[in-house]
Amino acid sequence: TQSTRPQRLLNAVQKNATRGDPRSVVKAIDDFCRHKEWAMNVGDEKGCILDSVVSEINPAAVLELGTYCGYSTVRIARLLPPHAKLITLEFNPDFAAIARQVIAWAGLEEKVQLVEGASGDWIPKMKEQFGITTFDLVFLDHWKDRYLPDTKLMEECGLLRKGSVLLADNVICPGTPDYLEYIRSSPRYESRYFKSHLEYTKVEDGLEKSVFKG
Ligand SMILES: Nc1ncnc2c1ncn2[C@@H]1O[C@H](/C=C/CNC(=O)c2cc([N+](=O)[O-])cc(O)c2O)[C@@H](O)[C@H]1O
Ligand SMILES: [Mg+2]
Repeated sequence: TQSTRPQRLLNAVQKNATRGDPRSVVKAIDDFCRHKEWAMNVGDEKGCILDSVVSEINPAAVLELGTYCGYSTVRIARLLPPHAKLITLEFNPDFAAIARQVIAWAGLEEKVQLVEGASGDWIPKMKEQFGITTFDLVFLDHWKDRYLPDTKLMEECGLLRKGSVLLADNVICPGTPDYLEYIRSSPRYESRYFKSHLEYTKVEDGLEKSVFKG
């Protein structure tokens, strides 16, 4: 049977990365996507901005919306302090299966909880199911028209505290206009745009970092 791109990405990880070495997993995926097949990972350039935000916050509880193949899951989890938890939501079972293997190859299963399901269904259940009070960091990288509704849902469910950080990928390309308009005009957020490029290309894109003010 014909393989899928996520399967070929996983094969590249298993062939070129060292088990238990997250940095080599990240590099293997970037090399594959830059030289073999483009894929919608946050990538190395925006990934460095992601790394700096994670390191600055040193979060104990992280939520990622949209796991895909687990590239940013590994990027984030490799930087987390001991006992910190990253919950990542992915509703496509095929992508979830690939991501689990990528996360395992990096040796980060202990820090990551991959939940198969839709953000709209699972955000309201975070407290009761995972004992989460609030998230220190949320990385938004799922369908672009879900950024705004899910942000409002997180506010309503009390999952954000004063100082919680939302970091959103693709605010320029493919773009998240309604989310940007909301977050930049809301008095409850302090926002900043980090200009960069769409993964593995010269097209402009960037990350929007927004601090919730409570
Ligand atoms: N509500 C939900 N709950 C759980 N999982 C969900 C979800 N909505 C989508 N997902 C999952 O999140 C990923 C979608 C990413 C969309 N990114 C993109 O469409 C994207 C596109 C480009 N691009 O076209 O250049 C570049 C990028 O960096 C991108 O992130 C997929 O794995 C999908 O299954
Ligand atoms: Mg993205």
